[in-house]
Amino acid sequence: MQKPFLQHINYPKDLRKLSIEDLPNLAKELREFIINVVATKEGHLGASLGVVELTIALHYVFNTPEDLLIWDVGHQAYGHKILTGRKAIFETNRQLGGISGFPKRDESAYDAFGVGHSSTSISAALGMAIASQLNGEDKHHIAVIGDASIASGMAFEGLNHAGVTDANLLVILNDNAIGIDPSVGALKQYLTNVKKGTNRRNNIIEALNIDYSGPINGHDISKIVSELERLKKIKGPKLLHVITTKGKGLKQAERDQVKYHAPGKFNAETGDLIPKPDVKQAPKYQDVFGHTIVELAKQNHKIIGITPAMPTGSSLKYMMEQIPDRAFDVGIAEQHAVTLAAGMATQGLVPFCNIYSTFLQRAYDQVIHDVALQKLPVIFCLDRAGLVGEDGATHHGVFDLAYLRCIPNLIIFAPRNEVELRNIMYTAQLGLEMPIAIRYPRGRGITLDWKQPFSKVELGKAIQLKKGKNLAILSIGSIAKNVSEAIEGLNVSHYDLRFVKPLDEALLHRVFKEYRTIITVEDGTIKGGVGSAILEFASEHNYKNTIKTLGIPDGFIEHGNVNELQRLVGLDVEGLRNVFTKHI
Ligand SMILES: Cc1ncc(C[n+]2csc(CCOP(=O)(O)OP(=O)(O)O)c2C)c(N)n1
Ligand SMILES: CC(=O)[C@@H](O)[C@H](O)COP(=O)(O)O
Ligand SMILES: [Mg+2]
Repeated sequence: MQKPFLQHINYPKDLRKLSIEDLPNLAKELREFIINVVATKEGHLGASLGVVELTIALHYVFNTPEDLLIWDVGHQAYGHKILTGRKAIFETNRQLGGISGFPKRDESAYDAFGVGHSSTSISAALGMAIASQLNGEDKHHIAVIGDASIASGMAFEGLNHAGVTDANLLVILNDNAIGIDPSVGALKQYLTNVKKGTNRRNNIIEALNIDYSGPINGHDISKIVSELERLKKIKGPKLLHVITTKGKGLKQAERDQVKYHAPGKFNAETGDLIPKPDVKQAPKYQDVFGHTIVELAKQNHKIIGITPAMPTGSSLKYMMEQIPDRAFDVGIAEQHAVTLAAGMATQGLVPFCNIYSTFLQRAYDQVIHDVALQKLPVIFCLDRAGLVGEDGATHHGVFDLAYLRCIPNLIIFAPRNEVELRNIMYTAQLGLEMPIAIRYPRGRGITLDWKQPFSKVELGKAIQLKKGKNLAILSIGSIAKNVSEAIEGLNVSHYDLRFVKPLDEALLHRVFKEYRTIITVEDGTIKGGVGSAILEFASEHNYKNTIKTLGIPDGFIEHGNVNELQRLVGLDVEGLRNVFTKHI
């Protein structure tokens, strides 16, 4: 094959025609390709750059897609996508109608398992390996998992099971000592010792009955190929420990690995980030959370901050920097984060447990069994609620209102703006007798002057934002902004419910008596969400008003920017206005 190689390679079968000496050159080309596209189209950069050699080696040695390759989280799978039939459409990555930023089963036969949330790869690969055995098939099953993801409970559960099987499973631990933020915990320390060569005898992987090899240099492609060839011949569960550098091949990305996890647009030549226009903008909700918790924690020494592996994304990092003994990054461990907070609450501490809405799905039982059932006043701050944009179906925080609303003893609040977020955080830490979930969106708010003096929020109180005659619109949370714009010039009333639970029943009785038609608007699933709550209220009190519920329809919403996705589901200003005017 002639250089440059990448242009001749569409599928792994083309790649397998190369000689091993050619692979480093291919790696260089693949890296450049990823950098050039991500520089303008954005996306996850550092993780994919770090596994370029590993990706090539895996497809070179194994007979994918017959051999099953599973990427944990999948944010590192750009090279895999490019080498498995998606090079020509890689420019559409994460865009509306384009390919997903994560492996997805209905996108390609090479995407053996759909991912996005971490630490699922070992269980999924083990399931496939056991299925192959039962089906009498001779296949390889490979899970590639990062050092932060393998520290999660679910990955441990998979390893624990794998160790008592003879399933043909290869786990590749891609150890770059960082997640989105630096990896944490005792396992990280253990892996560091293994790398230093000071912990060879007490190998915890071998103790689990899993064949351990490594650590090897994950950028030495011929070394990885020969090790994979060797492991291919060994039956049963095995783990290969590979050391890589996140962001490999782009200096800035290697140097500032947190920033370059998903850097936004940058100059492909220099790696420099493209500066955003210098206009005064409202703050990100995450920063309002991050600064407000510091402000509150300086006054209330019982306040604790907890994040499962998202100190930067949640902005808990500000508290970790300023009050390190009361702010905890517990790693990718949502279940632990919730029960840790519950334990602290039993002892009179005031834990703020900040978890992305989508990731709290993993700790559902802990919310019910460890927090709500025991009425422990944990303060959940659910960031990235609603449609999150380009991460797509795996990451939209659209189920929370439905999955939380049915839990007894739980207050649920959604701030309309940043000031409301601050005030509910202030109110919650004054002392509630039950847990509260505060859910707010990804991105920026609407209030430039957000840092106003705190004021107490009256629990269960909705407010009227606009008075009109023809119909009543009830919205929840930050989608109120679209509603406000959509009703400009219309003679309608607009209420912000604020609390999904408890509902402001007194206000609802007034609304149901005054208006024939009521429209609810939420950026969560229609089924089970606020609209459902209003329908239940109407049925309970025998109201016969016309009720229209707007929100996320019953289906998984793909990737695209938030404006496009809102348009798709009819939550954009124009879509809302059309519905409102039809009902006047
Ligand atoms: C359950 C869950 N929690 C949190 C995240 C957010 N998240 C995505 S990637 C990542 C870090 C993964 O680190 P690692 O496994 O070491 O992979 P690397 O990025 O270093 O390749 C985190 C915390 C997630 N995707 N899923
Ligand atoms: C892959 C993953 O789960 C994270 O990197 C996620 O994309 C972060 O989302 P935010 O960009 O909203 O912090
Ligand atoms: Mg890592």
